[in-house]
Amino acid sequence: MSEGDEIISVRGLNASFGDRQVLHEVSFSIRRGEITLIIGGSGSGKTTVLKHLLHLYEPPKGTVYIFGKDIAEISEDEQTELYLQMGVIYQNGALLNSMTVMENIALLPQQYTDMPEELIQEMVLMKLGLVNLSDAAWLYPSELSGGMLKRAALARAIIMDPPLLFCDEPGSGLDPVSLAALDGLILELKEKLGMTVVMITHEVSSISRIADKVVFLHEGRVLFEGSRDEAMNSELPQLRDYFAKGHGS
Ligand SMILES: Nc1ncnc2c1ncn2[C@@H]1O[C@H](COP(=O)(O)OP(=O)(O)OP(=O)(O)O)[C@@H](O)[C@H]1O
Repeated sequence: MSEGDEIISVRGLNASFGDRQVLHEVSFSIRRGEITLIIGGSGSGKTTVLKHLLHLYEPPKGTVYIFGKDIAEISEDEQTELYLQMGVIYQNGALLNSMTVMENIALLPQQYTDMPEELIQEMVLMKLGLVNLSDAAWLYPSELSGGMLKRAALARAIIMDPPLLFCDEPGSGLDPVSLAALDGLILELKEKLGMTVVMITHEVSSISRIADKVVFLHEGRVLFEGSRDEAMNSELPQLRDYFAKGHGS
């Protein structure tokens, strides 16, 4: 693959909270059309890395390039444009309880576009079809199961057809069957829509199911970056230990 296929590049990223440095010279890259899983034990820095990719933090040192641009250097307009190209599912990214699933998912296009309401509704129904939730459009979040809520959150994240999807532990709290179904949907998004996916996960079972690439963080450092097979066959003691513990699989 050529360098042009690199959609995100993180170079020498440090991060601290107060006196405590939690990321140390983190570097890795994400290629277009691939599913990259960021794995690592609790507190290894996965969510902090994701927040830097979303430019929610300013790095004291290091650079995040997305679509070839340093995200710390882009204008406010470019930033808004970039946000519209990134779908995000947060770990506890629940839907708003006072709104139906349809209303929740319609929020983003209502806020950021001047599309007519009928078109937005059509878009929402299409996305709900994609995540097998067509019948849930007029239900309230409290009427959905855990797996359905995650799929609704996925539909909301992809409503604007973003080329890039970030997911922070989308499978947390799901039973193995619902987790496999969610992984299957994410794989479909890659295969049918060509989406690039960056996912933080604790689920070792997801690695064999969907990962093209794995980035392993340990105590704020990238100890491994490579393909799924390279990860599975790695002799790196910390990675073997991580797999042996089975983290949630
Ligand atoms: N807002 C914050 N203030 C202070 N320390 C923080 C903050 N956010 C994270 N940390 C610390 O930074 C380190 C990395 O946290 P982070 O949440 O990125 O890890 P993680 O790998 O995502 O963990 P988990 O899998 O448990 O979600 C941890 O030691 C955490 O305690």
